[in-house]
Amino acid sequence: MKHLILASKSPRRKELLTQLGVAHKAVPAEKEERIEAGMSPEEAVRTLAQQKAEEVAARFPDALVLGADTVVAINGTILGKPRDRAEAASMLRTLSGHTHTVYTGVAIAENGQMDVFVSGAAVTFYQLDEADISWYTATGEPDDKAGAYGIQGLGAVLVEKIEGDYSAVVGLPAAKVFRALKKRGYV
Ligand SMILES: Cc1cn([C@H]2C[C@H](O)[C@@H](COP(=O)(O)OP(=O)(O)OP(=O)(O)O)O2)c(=O)[nH]c1=O
Repeated sequence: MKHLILASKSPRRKELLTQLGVAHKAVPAEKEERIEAGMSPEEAVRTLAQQKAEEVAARFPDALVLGADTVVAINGTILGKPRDRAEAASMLRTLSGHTHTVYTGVAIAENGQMDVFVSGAAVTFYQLDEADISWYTATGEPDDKAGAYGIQGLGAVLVEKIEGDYSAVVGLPAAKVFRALKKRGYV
């Protein structure tokens, strides 16, 4: 069987894949991926996941390569990872008291073929005041996360309700990935 490579530097994705009992190696894509203007969030995560898988697959043509990307979407705006804590605070203000959607795209490259799918969830935040926002940004947890929060960490206290695929919010849709890998004989 081919080696499985996770085209990611994300510790969450590695952990989720490890939880599935799937042996793999992580090799992050090196290029800075880009969202083009006018793309829907679903298109954006599909494209970005594909870019990551393609780049790593070019280096390891004999492996099965899995890339993923996560964004938060609210009122037609796509939120990626915050550039700094001020932007993290501004993202949290946008999410406060509202429902947003989190999308994770997954691309699996094998034998020059690409299988791409998207999973997601609707997440409703409690109303946050400035004290909540400065407390949470000061923890540093938002720094490397799309939408400036991590539902699996302290960010859990911001969330009133979630409907959909929880693991897609964390960064890798476990059930869909498991099924895709099972189909290919990896589990
Ligand atoms: C909304 C949300 C995002 N996130 C994370 C998942 C992703 O790691 C990150 C989104 O950034 P991505 O650009 O999808 O991924 P990455 O740069 O961290 O890793 P790589 O490109 O190497 O695979 O936000 C959480 O951990 N919890 C959450 O609740």
